[in-house]
Amino acid sequence: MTHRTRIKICGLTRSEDIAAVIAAGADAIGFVFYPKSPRYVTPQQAAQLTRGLPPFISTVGLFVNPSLEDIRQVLQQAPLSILQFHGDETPQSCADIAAAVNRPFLRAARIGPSTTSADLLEYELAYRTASPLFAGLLLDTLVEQYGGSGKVFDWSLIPEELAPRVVLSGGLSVQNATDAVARVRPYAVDISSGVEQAKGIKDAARISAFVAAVHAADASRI
Ligand SMILES: O=C(O)c1ccccc1NCC(=O)[C@H](O)[C@H](O)COP(=O)(O)O
Repeated sequence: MTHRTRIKICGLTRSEDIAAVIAAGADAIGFVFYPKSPRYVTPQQAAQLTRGLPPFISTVGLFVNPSLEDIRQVLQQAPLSILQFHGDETPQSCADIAAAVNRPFLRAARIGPSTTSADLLEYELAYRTASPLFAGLLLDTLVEQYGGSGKVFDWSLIPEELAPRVVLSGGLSVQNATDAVARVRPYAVDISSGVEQAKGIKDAARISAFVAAVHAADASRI
């Protein structure tokens, strides 16, 4: 049986884009709760955007160094299924927040020029050990400012044993999706700027082409 690579589209701000994500057959939608981001949505907007979602679509809330109170405020209004920590959160702070709100969490590992494969294994172990709610690493490219950067990192750094449980992100696009899935074989992929017309404004045709490219890579996998 072939593996079905799960697909998350991040940085959604408009209901028509969410409709396009669902129509294309992606699995998860991401909301950015980082006020400095051009893709920021308020808890009220997220509540509106998640109303009437079909079952089995995961809703991921992306945070950068949040307090527990920040997360509680969002969860009071928007039904997030998973948290994504994208800042400098320690294993203990992720574990404490996730336990307090009883949600699984993804931890972004931001990969820069000096990151090694051993660093990634160590990083994953630290978060996995800290919490039973740790759901996996989301591998992203380190850039100076936080944000969907559209930049790719060196995929050969991903340890083989980690690949089947990571979410691969950072500079994915319609053009490189098939190659990324074929080479890395991740659990899931995550994209933001590669399916955008402008920051926070998605493009339905690119979303659909990206999902098709990932599914095509799955179908040709032996
Ligand atoms: O999207 C943002 O504005 C953002 C702000 C703060 C931290 C992270 C942010 N985005 C991360 C993502 O959207 C994705 O998880 C990932 O980096 C993919 O981005 P891209 O390279 O644009 O596909």
